Order: sequence, then C-alpha cells, then structure tokens
Amino acid sequence: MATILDGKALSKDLKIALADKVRESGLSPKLAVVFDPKNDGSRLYVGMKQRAAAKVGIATEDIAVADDVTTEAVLKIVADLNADPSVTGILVQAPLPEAVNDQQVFSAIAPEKDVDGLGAFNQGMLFGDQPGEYAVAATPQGVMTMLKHYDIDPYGKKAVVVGRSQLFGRPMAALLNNANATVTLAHRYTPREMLLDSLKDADIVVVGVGIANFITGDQIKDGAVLVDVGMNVVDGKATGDIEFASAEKKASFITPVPGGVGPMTIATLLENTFAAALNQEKNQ
Ligand SMILES: NC(=O)C1=CN([C@@H]2O[C@H](COP(=O)(O)OP(=O)(O)OC[C@H]3O[C@@H](n4cnc5c(N)ncnc54)[C@H](OP(=O)(O)O)[C@@H]3O)[C@@H](O)[C@H]2O)C=CC1
Ligand SMILES: Nc1nc(=O)c2c([nH]1)NC[C@@H]1CN(c3ccc(C(=O)N[C@@H](CCC(=O)O)C(=O)O)cc3)C=[N+]21
Repeated sequence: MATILDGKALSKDLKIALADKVRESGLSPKLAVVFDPKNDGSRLYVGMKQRAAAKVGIATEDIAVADDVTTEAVLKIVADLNADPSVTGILVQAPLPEAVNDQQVFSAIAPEKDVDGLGAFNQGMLFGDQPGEYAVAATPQGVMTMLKHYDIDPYGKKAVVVGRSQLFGRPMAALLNNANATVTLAHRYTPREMLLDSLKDADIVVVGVGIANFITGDQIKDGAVLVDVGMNVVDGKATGDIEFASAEKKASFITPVPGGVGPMTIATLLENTFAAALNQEKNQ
C-alpha cells in the first residue's frame, strides 16, 4: 500500500504560512487574471485561485476576454498590466479563445510579473538551471515542493514525465533534470512499447496527458513514486490519468485526484505571486 502524497493538506499549511508572511510584509500584492469566461475549466480554476488568493491576503483583478478576441488585443491587455505598478503578478489562464496564440501572450508578460512562469524568459532561465528570482511554472514547481516535503529526492533516480506541454511536461522535465534525475520525456509520438519499457524501471513517474486512467498499476515498477497531474471528468467526478486502485498497490507514494497536484498548483501560484511582489519592492 502506498503512502498518499497529500497535496490538499500540504497546500493548506503552505497557505497558512504564506498568509502570515503577506501580513508581516505590509505589501499589497495584486494578481491580474486574464481568462476566457466561456471555458468551463477556466471559470472553475480561476474561481478557485481567486478564493485562495483572497484568503492569504492577495488581491485579484479579473480580466475576462471576449470570444472573438485577437492575439493583438490580448497583447495590449498584457502591456497595460505590465505598465501598471499596482499589478505585481499576471496570470494568463490557458486556454484563451481559439484565435489567440497563448504562448506568444505568455511571453509578453514582464518576466518579473510572470508568476506562472510560462513566458520564454522564465522558461529559459529554468532550462539553464538558474531561475533565480524568476518564477517557475506553478504545476511542476508544486510537484517538486510536494516531493521535497515527503523527502523524495530525485537525485540519481530514473524519472519518466508523460506529456510535454509548456504548462507542465517541459518545465517538469527541466526541474527533475536540474535536481539530477535522469529524465525521459514521453509524448503523443512515443511508441507505446517504448513508453511501457521506460515505465517498467522508472523510480518516479509524473503524468499529465488528459486521458483518464492512462497509466495502470501493471505498467509500473514496485515501489515507484507516482504523481498524477491529469484532471479529467468521469461520471461528473475529477479523475486523474493514473488508475488509482491498481497503481496504489504497487507504488511507494502516490498522489490522489482530487487532492494531490491541483491544490499544490494553486498554493505555488500564490507563493510565486508574493515572491514577485517582494522582489519588485526590493528592486524598485
Ligand atoms: N492539476 C493541475 O494543477 C493541472 C492539471 N492539468 C491537467 O493535466 C493534463 C495535461 O494538461 P496540459 O499539459 O495542459 O495539456 P496539453 O493538451 O497541452 O498537453 C497534453 C500532452 O499530453 C501528450 N499526449 C497526448 N496523448 C498522449 C498519449 N497517448 N501518449 C503520450 N502522451 C500523450 C501530448 O503530446 P504532444 O505534445 O505530442 O501532443 C501533450 O504533450 C490535463 O488533464 C489538464 O487538465 C494541467 C495543468 C495543471
Ligand atoms: N496559465 C495557466 N496556469 C495553470 O496552472 C493552469 C492553466 N493555465 N490552465 C488550466 C490548468 C488546470 N489547472 C488546475 C489547477 C488546480 C486544479 C485543482 O485544484 N483541482 C482540484 C479538483 C477540482 C475539481 O474538483 O474539479 C484537485 O485536484 O483537488 C486543477 C487544475 C491549472 N491550470
């Protein structure tokens, strides 16, 4: 039986500690959130992020974009937020409407305000293993915080990351690489046999592809650490990419869905937002 990596409990503790730090700092961090209100997931997650921000003393400002918005129009919104000194963090919730090039928008965010770490500059600093003051993407950073909390050190381990989005897989692979794991990054074009071969002797498996129950217990090594980033809805319930019932029998540690990576993403976003506000104060 595996130990549960309890992201919900850990994120609660992180948010309590953060609320104290925000109060003691005397700063007024403000997170601007640009999102597509027609997207069900975006409405749900943005609402969760805003409620969590309010609880730790971080103000938020909603910027809902229209269905027919263009990349140019969103770039203008971001430029205005970059120039607004009252805004200390900018989050562009993906995906924006069809016509918008999300990656171009992420990269237009001033690096010191890019609290979700998805722009080219921040990702480049991470890739070069010197993120410094520049925020790292909240989801993979939250996974690293959770591993550390449970004393799981990637050093010398074989890690397999499944999924290579800018939001999750690419920065996840970079973080594990920076932590001296040997990393395999699998994606849609990884032949099935090659994926199964990699999984068989992986010490750490992190999955985010968006396919419910994509990984099953019979595919993993005894004692592996399993981290499930997937967020699917099956019969109205949040379900991950790992088949929990079969996987928890073989894993040493496993994240549940819900209550694993999701809450860590939100807590990490808030930590990044406060750190950005502190740095802006210090550097001004
Ligand atoms: N819990 C949390 O905090 C978060 C959860 N998520 C969830 O994680 C999942 C992934 O999100 P995101 O990265 O944004 O999604 P994307 O759709 O951007 O990326 C999906 C990735 O999965 C890969 N993929 C698709 N099918 C397969 C397959 N059959 N075998 C191997 N790889 C495959 C794709 O490969 P290719 O690049 O080749 O197309 C792509 O890299 C979703 O369920 C999302 O809801 C995402 C972010 C945060
Ligand atoms: N710029 C950007 N940054 C993101 O971090 C980002 C994004 N865009 N686009 C979409 C994905 C998705 N995402 C989630 C965050 C929290 C939960 C979460 O807390 N989920 C709860 C369950 C929620 C439920 O019950 O449905 C949990 O896992 O316990 C889920 C998904 C962030 N994303």
